[in-house]
Amino acid sequence: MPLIETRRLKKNYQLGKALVPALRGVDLIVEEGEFVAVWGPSGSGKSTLLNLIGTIDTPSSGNISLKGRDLNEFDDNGLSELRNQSIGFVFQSFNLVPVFNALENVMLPLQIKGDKAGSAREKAAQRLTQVGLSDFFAHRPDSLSGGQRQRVAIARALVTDPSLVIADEPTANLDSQTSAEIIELMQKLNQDQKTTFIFSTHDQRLLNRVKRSVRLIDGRIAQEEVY
Ligand SMILES: Nc1ncnc2c1ncn2[C@@H]1O[C@H](COP(=O)(O)OP(=O)(O)OP(=O)(O)O)[C@@H](O)[C@H]1O
Repeated sequence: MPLIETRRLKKNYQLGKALVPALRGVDLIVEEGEFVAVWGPSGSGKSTLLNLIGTIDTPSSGNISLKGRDLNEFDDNGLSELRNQSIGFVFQSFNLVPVFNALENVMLPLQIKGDKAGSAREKAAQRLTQVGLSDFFAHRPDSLSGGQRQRVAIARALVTDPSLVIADEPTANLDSQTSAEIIELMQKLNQDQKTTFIFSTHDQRLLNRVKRSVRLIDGRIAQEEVY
């Protein structure tokens, strides 16, 4: 059974009186353990697709299944529970809490889940070490570089052991060398622990680093490459 399957997925946004078709029928299957890049020009629907798969928005029509369960069958509470248990997010603007240090930022999803501070601290420390930040636990985001901030965000996304990590343009605010390092880090984590990653990018140079890329144009899959 695939981890994710979308069928005839459509999303329209209402913009004043106009209806903007952001996704026009996307059929996509992602197996457990895959590392998939979604790429395409600005406005092609990348964020919309990732938001739908991440359950932070709902489709206008069509279906998404996660581990065989149709998301249309969940109510809002069910969706947030599923999201908290199964999905980690990485954003282009890092979205770290500025007054918390790196360790506290990574502990946060565990504490929201109700973990005790000691256990949350231990797991967060392991994750930060895994992303190469063992010397930066006490640093606040404003004293870290962009690449280091994104590493903290990746550690935070992984700390709850999700089945899927969704990263929407994780390298958009990084220089090309740091972008390549962040993609390499995500790939290593994907290989080491089989977490499935889906990330979006408009940077074609990153694509020769990934096994599978899905190209969106005008809300449709235009091309799929598997290397
Ligand atoms: N909340 C919204 N209201 C109205 N239109 C929207 C909304 N969100 C996205 N759109 C439109 O839907 C289309 C797809 O947008 P989306 O953000 O998914 O594309 P994208 O490929 O992620 O673009 P970018 O690379 O610029 O982030 C675009 O035409 C966009 O203007």
